[in-house]
Amino acid sequence: MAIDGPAGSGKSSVSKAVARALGFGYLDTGSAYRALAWHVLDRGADTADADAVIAAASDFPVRLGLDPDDRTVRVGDVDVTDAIREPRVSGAVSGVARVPEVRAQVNELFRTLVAEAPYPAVVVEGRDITTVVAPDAPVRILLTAAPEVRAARRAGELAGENADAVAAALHKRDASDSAVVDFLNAAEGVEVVDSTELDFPQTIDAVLTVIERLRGAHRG
Ligand SMILES: Nc1ncnc2c1ncn2[C@@H]1O[C@H](COP(=O)(O)OP(=O)(O)O)[C@@H](O)[C@H]1O
Ligand SMILES: Nc1ccn([C@@H]2O[C@H](COP(=O)(O)OP(=O)(O)O)[C@@H](O)[C@H]2O)c(=O)n1
Repeated sequence: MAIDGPAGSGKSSVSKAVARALGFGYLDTGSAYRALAWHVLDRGADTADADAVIAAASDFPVRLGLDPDDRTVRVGDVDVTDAIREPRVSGAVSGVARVPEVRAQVNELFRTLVAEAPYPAVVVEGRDITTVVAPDAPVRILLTAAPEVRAARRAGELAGENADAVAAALHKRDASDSAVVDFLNAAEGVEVVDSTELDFPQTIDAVLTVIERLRGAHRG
């Protein structure tokens, strides 16, 4: 199953809940981009420098699991689970995401993880899953919400951060990211779920309803 959408649309939380409900694996592709951004910064480099990003990616022992109840991300032996959500990483991550060699490398990792998954299916979420990573997935969903609603949700998570600054950073990141892949418009055959007017349980239900319908259609 493939789920894309802009920052704060609910991809992670909704995908995780859906994976739990169905007994599927869950892959947060953004965490790999975030971990690489963390790794570049940890080496004292700048993510705006594509050559430095490529050099860091060539020595990037990232470890990601598919268990929806365990979001641990490691680079080598370092647990970066919390560090990759910090504003300094969010502010740097678009730099790594715009390097084509990096995208090709992480996409290979994602396909391998899914192919070797000990689950009947995996809910994979990101920006280009419905279009590039898994365009043949039986279920493809674009999860959206109005920009101000997404910013408010993200600000709610980052307690202690200034809400206006969080909103500005989120919109800036969406603008950079959408120059690389289009996750604001649904590709042909991709179902849109707009959660602007839905609460969290309603959004999960809306996604489960789409999955039920498409899997039914798929089985014929
Ligand atoms: N429909 C919804 N209504 C209210 N809050 C939501 C909804 N969907 C997600 N959230 C909350 O919004 C925040 C951002 O969601 P998240 O899953 O991290 O988004 P994304 O992975 O797309 O950036 C989380 O705190 C999540 O619990
Ligand atoms: N499939 C993906 C997933 C994430 N990304 C990049 O990784 C960053 C972090 O993704 P994320 O899903 O953790 O971001 P949020 O939506 O959770 O804020 C994005 O801002 C993109 O730059 C990407 O380019 N392609």
